[in-house]
Amino acid sequence: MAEPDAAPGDESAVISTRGLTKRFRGGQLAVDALDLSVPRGSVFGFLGPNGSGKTTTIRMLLGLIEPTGGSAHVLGESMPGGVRRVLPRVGALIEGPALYGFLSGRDNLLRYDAADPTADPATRGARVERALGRVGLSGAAGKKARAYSLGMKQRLGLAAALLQPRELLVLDEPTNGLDPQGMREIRTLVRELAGDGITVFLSSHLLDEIEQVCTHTAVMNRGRLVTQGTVAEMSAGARGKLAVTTPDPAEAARVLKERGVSDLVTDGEQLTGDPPPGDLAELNTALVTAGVRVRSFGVTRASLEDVFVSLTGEGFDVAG
Ligand SMILES: Nc1ncnc2c1ncn2[C@@H]1O[C@H](COP(=O)(O)OP(=O)(O)OP(=O)(O)O)[C@@H](O)[C@H]1O
Repeated sequence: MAEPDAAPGDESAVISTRGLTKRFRGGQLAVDALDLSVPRGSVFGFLGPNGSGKTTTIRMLLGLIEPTGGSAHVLGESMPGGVRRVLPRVGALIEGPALYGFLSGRDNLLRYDAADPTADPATRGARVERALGRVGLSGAAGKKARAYSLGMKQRLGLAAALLQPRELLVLDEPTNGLDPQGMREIRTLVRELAGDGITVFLSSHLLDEIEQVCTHTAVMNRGRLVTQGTVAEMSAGARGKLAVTTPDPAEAARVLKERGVSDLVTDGEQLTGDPPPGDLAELNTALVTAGVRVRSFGVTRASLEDVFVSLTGEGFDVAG
């Protein structure tokens, strides 16, 4: 298999956690015994509805808050103990970049670079130009940051995270608040960075985002891990929706219900539902035998949403 893979505890894991837990003062259990394994070279989508514990996990991984239980390793170092050694190897973008609006994009990066005691001032200009080029902002580098679109601001934040060579990028909801064009730009950039060999760990509450850019995913719900693995395996493991097109939808619905198709929805000539276990050819035969004229009959590929719903019995409520 060409996809990178790592079992829990595997040394090829860039991030690995065991029983990682955070209970906030006041009793809120935000992250509950999380076992996570992020393979080197993956684009790892940390997926979950709002409030499911993603940001809290990321803050623990970066050593910003202490876990109340379990352990976390990032790039082979225990966190938060190894934070000083780990953070220089990690680029992070959490809750939008802190930018000076009155400075140009370039000057913002020069400031970031100057704040890094390990950055050689003699090569600062070259580093900043390279980072601007990497995120496609060379042309707009002289504009004041306050004139940037949200997508450009996010790209500038990424450029700041990429001033130094990084092994791991941690992005918390990198497309939050962006318009579709801005989202596309960030997704393309993430793919390019992964193509350069950087492991990318990104959180999102958007199922289709994970499906579009990630090789691997872990799905969270109410602080707990629901499932993790490659996106391809996960979609293959769940059964998709049955979709039938017919000019006889009422009769078709009756037959399909009788044969165990659940959650049936009729929309004009299109019926969709959850197929029962067993051979779908039998269903098709039953329709035809009942005189239903079938224009198309098939099973759509399962989405991560189907996986989530089948594992939790809950809808994927993005409003949380
Ligand atoms: N400092 C805190 N004190 C108490 N509870 C908190 C704190 N931070 C987060 N929580 C709670 O922990 C739970 C998980 O929050 P978290 O921000 O990690 O979720 P999330 O998946 O990142 O969601 P979102 O996408 O909305 O940020 C939520 O119920 C939240 O209210």
